[in-house]
Amino acid sequence: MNKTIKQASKMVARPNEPSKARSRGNSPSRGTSPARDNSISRVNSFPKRSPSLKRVNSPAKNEKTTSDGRQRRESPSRSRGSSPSNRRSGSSPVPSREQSFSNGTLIRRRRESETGSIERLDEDNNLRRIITSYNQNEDNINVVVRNTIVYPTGNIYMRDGFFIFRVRPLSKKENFQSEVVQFPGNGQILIDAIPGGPGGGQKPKLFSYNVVFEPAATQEDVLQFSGMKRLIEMAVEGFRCTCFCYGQTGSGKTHTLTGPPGLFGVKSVPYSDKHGLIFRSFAYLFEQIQLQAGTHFVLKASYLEIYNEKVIDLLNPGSARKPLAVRWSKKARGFFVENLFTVDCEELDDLMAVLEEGMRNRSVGRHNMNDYSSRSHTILSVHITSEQPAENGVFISRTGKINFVDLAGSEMTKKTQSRGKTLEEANNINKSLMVLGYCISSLSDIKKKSNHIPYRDSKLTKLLADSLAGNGVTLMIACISPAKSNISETINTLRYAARAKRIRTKPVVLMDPREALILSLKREVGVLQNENQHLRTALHVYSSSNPTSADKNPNSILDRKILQTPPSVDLSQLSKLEGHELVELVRLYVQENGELRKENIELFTSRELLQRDHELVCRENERLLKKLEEVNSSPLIAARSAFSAEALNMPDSEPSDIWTNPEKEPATLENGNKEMPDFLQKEMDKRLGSRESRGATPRGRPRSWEEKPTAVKVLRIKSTNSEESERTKPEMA
Ligand SMILES: Nc1ncnc2c1ncn2[C@@H]1O[C@H](COP(=O)(O)OP(=O)(O)OP(=O)(O)O)[C@@H](O)[C@H]1O
Repeated sequence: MNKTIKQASKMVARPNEPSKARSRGNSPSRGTSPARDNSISRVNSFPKRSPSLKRVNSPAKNEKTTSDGRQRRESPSRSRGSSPSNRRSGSSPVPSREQSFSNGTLIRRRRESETGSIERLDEDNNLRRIITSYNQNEDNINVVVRNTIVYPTGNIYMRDGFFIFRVRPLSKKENFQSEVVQFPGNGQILIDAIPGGPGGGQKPKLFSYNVVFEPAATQEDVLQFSGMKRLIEMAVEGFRCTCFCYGQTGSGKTHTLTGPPGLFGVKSVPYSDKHGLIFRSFAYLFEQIQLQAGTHFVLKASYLEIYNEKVIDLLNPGSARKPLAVRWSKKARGFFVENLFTVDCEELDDLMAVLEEGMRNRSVGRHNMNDYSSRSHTILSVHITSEQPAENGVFISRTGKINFVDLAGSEMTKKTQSRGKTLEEANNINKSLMVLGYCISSLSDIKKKSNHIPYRDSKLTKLLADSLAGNGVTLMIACISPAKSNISETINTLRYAARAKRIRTKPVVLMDPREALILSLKREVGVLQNENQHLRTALHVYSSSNPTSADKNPNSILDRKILQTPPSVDLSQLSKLEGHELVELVRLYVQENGELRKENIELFTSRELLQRDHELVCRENERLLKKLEEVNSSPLIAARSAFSAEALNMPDSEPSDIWTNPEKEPATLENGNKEMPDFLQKEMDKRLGSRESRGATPRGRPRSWEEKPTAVKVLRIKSTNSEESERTKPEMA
């Protein structure tokens, strides 16, 4: 074992202790019916988050963390070994533009093809390439990050799919055979030409994928560079994620997901560097959860197998292994397994216990190609519910999910030499894989996509429907054998994956519709409360400037407002209210808000009209004062001469400044002045009267606060003085 691997194993070393989950009688619980096994109690409450997680991955000595936080292993030496495997991998120090292969095929290579590859020294100190990725110019090869586009709406669309290949080493049985799989680099796999045969043999075939794990890749490499870590992060964020392994029997699916046989036997191995992706993902999941200190998480896990088209609960199979029904949920718009146990997992060990329990109970058989062949498809699901505090004491709750699907391998029964029970199992496995193939090819064909997708034809496709084409994110790991004897199955797997690559999904974060509604209503209540508060303040400011008017008028706006105010509710208590109570509260606030707005508009209009009115009155006053001045001064003096003999048609009389009356001498007043003649007095009275009626009315201005707008006042002005109203007309318009 090389240095890096030893260090990696230390990184996540697990103390040799019995599983806490089982020793504490941890809680498998039934989804919809009472538990079958009475010895296992159900826990439905939200448990506290695990206070500590001891096993945290840290970079090993010869790992370097890149600027974006991801790790890349660096080989201690850049010198290349000369082992046959190295030559086969085509990892020459200076990448050539063209490369020649054993069969003479020339493959064009990009200049940057080596940038996405990772190499490491093997046990014999030879540098071996372990991973290549498609057209990667960066140091890391985390495909998920590269291949997803995040839109502002929060939806994530997969651009190129998310597919990786893992090629296992030749097994002991295959050691005598030659390898037919080559790695030109740049995320490519080349299948050698096979001469002979009736059709002229097999031509070389080149396939291109996101990431190719070569035989020297370790279990930890698969976690680090497959995009699995990103998938877990997305599950924590609330996406439904699935990782599934596909490939022929014996190609290394179970090895990739859980590890080699014997890890989960009667006596489980506490930690080994052979542990697979699930084990490592669980550790990473808890690491992620621990990073989000403010968020409350609840994890629940279930584990099932589909054996001969029957769904068996691997966490509580019972002695009879009674199958469970798969039903359609109208509410969730998806298939689910009725009465499946879900176990609350407070700690990492609880999740590990679920994995161990399921691995012990699953169906394993022996055939010619694999001594520990999975005879069923298994699905291990972890539901991640999170409650994240948001503003105003509101919580955002999300439910993400991660499925690990270990498909049983396709079998050529001639080669596996299956008989009896194993043959029946093989037929069922092949049948369900065929339906999966139909679904994948229908989904990948854009023209066919609108047509019927045969999900209902097998339990497997029913349960994977959402992962294949729904709102989830899927990582597909296609496992292949490099042996010449498996060439046709290998090509099938590669083609299968090429089809699946064309499927597009539209992942979305899932929120409980009720929660989503409550959250939006809570937000609305908050906004309305703020707005109402603001309006009330505005009204108060306005009304306080006219306290008397508001006091006097029982129907004043202020009074009406107070009568219709909805009950004030503490925002922190909102979460305790029922959905319909919240709806009612929002309705009251909306109603009050509407009224307040209306009243506010009325008040502003009224104020505006009052201001105009006031302006008119001022102008009128000014004008009248001016006129009064005129009347009091010059016009009366001028009138004296006007009332002279000439003016009064008395041609015989001398022009004089003395008041004269042809018939009657004007009476002398007490102060010595002469009395004004009657007709002059009338004229004076007339003029003074019109002045009074125009502006100096003792009635004063009506209070606009108590009255309706100035339209009325304009009319009043018009009716009292038509001459003036003519002048004010344009202003009122
Ligand atoms: N990458 C690998 N490195 C070392 N050994 C491997 C690798 N992949 C698979 N193996 C070994 O090959 C054998 C078959 O692998 P495994 O059981 O995982 O295949 P499978 O695809 O799950 O088969 P089946 O479909 O029959 O269950 C096992 O002994 C396993 O340990």
